Amino acid sequence: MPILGQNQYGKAENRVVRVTRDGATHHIKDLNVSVSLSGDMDEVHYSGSNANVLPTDTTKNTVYAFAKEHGIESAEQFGIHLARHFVTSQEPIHRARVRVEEYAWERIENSGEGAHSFVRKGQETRLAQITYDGEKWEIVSGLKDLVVMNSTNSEFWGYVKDKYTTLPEAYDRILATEVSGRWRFNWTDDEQQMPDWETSYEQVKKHMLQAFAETYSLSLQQTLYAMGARIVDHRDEIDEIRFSLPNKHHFLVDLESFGLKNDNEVYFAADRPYGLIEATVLRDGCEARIPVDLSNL
Ligand SMILES: O=c1[nH]c(=O)c2[nH]c(=O)[nH]c2[nH]1
Repeated sequence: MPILGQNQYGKAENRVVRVTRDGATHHIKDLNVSVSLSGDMDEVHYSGSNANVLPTDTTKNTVYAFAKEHGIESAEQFGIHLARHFVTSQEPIHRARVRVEEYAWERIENSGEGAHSFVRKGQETRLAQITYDGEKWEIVSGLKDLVVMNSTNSEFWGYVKDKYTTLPEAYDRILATEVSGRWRFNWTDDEQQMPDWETSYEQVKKHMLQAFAETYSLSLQQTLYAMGARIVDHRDEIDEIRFSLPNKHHFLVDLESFGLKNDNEVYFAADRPYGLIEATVLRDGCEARIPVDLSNL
């Protein structure tokens, strides 16, 4: 009979976001946690007996429950808690390996109340498209991969409900997106009047982030418009801006079955499917020229 070699099992890539509310100042920990267990698992492989198998679904639940019960002080501390728990509470489990990826976030300086707005660390990708027909220039700049989050000041309710609608209304949700934006300059030919491209980019990004942070949001659509309007209002050199904003859904994890109350603290960060909100914001009287599908630009 062939012999079973090394084996392990568990739930991989549990995306957990923990919000700690210190009054109006929020702190976030954003982890991707993979649990792998091994021990007396010959029988499940040879005969299919699950008598020694703690379900991978349970390992997932444990990750979310521990995020609530113990908080997430650090990736290491969180992993230590989990690994110890599996090995000491389950006789057949002799070894636990917990791998953690942590996504780092920085605060967005917010002139409004509270501190609940974050931008994910790491540079966005800056973009530029230059077109010249021998007479006139068209300059479209942009960015992608700029990930932002508000841990409060976002609601979504009052929407159309048909027989397929199950979404519960939300009065305090996380709003997160990965900004992809393109903006068109009104400069066309006068070399003496050329915008300072570097300053313009920094200012557009600043206004974009501040509008995201300061808008009390009733929908991502409303936040998108606020971001675009703020840029058009503050930057005379720009006539048009188009955004493509995936709604990076964060679902509150139901911890009731474990006797734990989830007071908007522990979220499952889903990667797909996602809402996709896209729109152009124009200076009054200007024409839309940025293509609808930004992937071509
Ligand atoms: O901000 C949102 N806009 C929507 O159009 C929408 N639809 C949905 O299911 N959730 C959300 N959130």
